Amino acid sequence: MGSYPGLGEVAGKRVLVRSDLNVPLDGSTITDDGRIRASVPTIKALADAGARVVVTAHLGRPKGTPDAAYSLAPVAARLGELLGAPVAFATDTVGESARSTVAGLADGQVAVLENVRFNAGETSKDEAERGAFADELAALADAFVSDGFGVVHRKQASVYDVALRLPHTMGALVSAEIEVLKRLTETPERPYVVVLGGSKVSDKLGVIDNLLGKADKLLIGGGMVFTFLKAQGHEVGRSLLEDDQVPVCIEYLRRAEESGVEIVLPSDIVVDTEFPSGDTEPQPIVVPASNIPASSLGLDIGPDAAAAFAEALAGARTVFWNGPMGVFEVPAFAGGTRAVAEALTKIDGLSVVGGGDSAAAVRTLGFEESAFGHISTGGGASLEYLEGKELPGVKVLED
Ligand SMILES: Nc1ncnc2c1ncn2[C@@H]1O[C@H](COP(=O)(O)OP(=O)(O)O)[C@@H](O)[C@H]1O
Ligand SMILES: O=C(OP(=O)(O)O)[C@H](O)COP(=O)(O)O
Repeated sequence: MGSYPGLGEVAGKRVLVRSDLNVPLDGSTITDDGRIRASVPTIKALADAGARVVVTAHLGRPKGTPDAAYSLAPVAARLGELLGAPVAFATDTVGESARSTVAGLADGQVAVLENVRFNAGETSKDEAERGAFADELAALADAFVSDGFGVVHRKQASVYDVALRLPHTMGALVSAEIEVLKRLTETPERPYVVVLGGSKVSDKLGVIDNLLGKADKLLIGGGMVFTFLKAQGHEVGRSLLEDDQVPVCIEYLRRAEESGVEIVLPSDIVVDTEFPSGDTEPQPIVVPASNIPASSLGLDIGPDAAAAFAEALAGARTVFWNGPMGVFEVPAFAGGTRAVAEALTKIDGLSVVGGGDSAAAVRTLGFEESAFGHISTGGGASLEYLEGKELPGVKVLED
């Protein structure tokens, strides 16, 4: 017999755990298992308490229908290795395989359901469609533990709606993440510098609105850069660009100047004529940010920019960083990300790295996790928390 905080007795009960197992893959090889490792303590605590643990999670952004490239099968296998116990895998999320897999669990055993985003109901904006899918998920369990910090900003069936249908509690990972992020919102020591990059540009541009009132400096790298460069009147070739966000960036630049917040944009960019695919050797060229050739795309901040970012970070007492500075997965475009990571390791104060790829980047580039104050499993979720936004997946647990 055993209990889990917030749920009471769980022995013999089926407990659905929403984890964030969205890890980077190269084919079916997991290139960084940080998010799986971060999910283990909650899953293990439940299994040790005798629960029949049913893990639900997403991988990537499939389009609401099964897609073998986004199968969680390799992730389930890795979870089994980390737990040191077999993990059953259901080849669907709420269908026959899921039902029989869950029915076959003994007390203390763990199953992983196939990618929850193979079901259109998971991410639907239609409450009824999402609710109908959440009903099916909830039918697989007696209780729910929300432990996927990286998705608590998503109002999705397995994050939000399922909590309305089952006795629920917050998992250890979500609690721990919020504890650290609280320190950044309550009394950040100054100077407070935020570094933004990555490729989820439209998701994350909105965060800047709020950060302009909170941070002292904002360093912009990664795919974010090009919408800002365009806002400054520069051409960006074939780089990642959110054309409709250009007016928003113009407004951010104006407000930053008005309020004395420094927005630091890269002065140079590493470009290539093709997005790296593995088929051809990269041909990186450094160009001024104001002179990106029409045929090229920007894939990293340049060496001058990397040095300027490191200088802007020196002396900061609080730093939050989300989003790689470039396509760090390819060594030719990893220089900017490496320079920012290096600068963070020298911070005398609190440094937080947030986001699946950002966390993977610091580890795959060989940095020790202990060199950073905190490595968060959620990028978008951390940013929305820092913005002061209500996180649907947290709010629903409190109501
Ligand atoms: N200039 C760029 N153009 C295209 N993709 C980029 C660029 N810079 C970084 N990226 C990509 O951004 C991805 C990570 O973005 P994102 O998911 O927003 O970060 P996180 O997971 O840390 O929140 C990486 O796969 C990286 O290759
Ligand atoms: O990778 C994630 O977020 P992150 O890139 O903001 O860290 C989470 O797994 C959420 O994925 P989503 O942004 O496709 O909802």
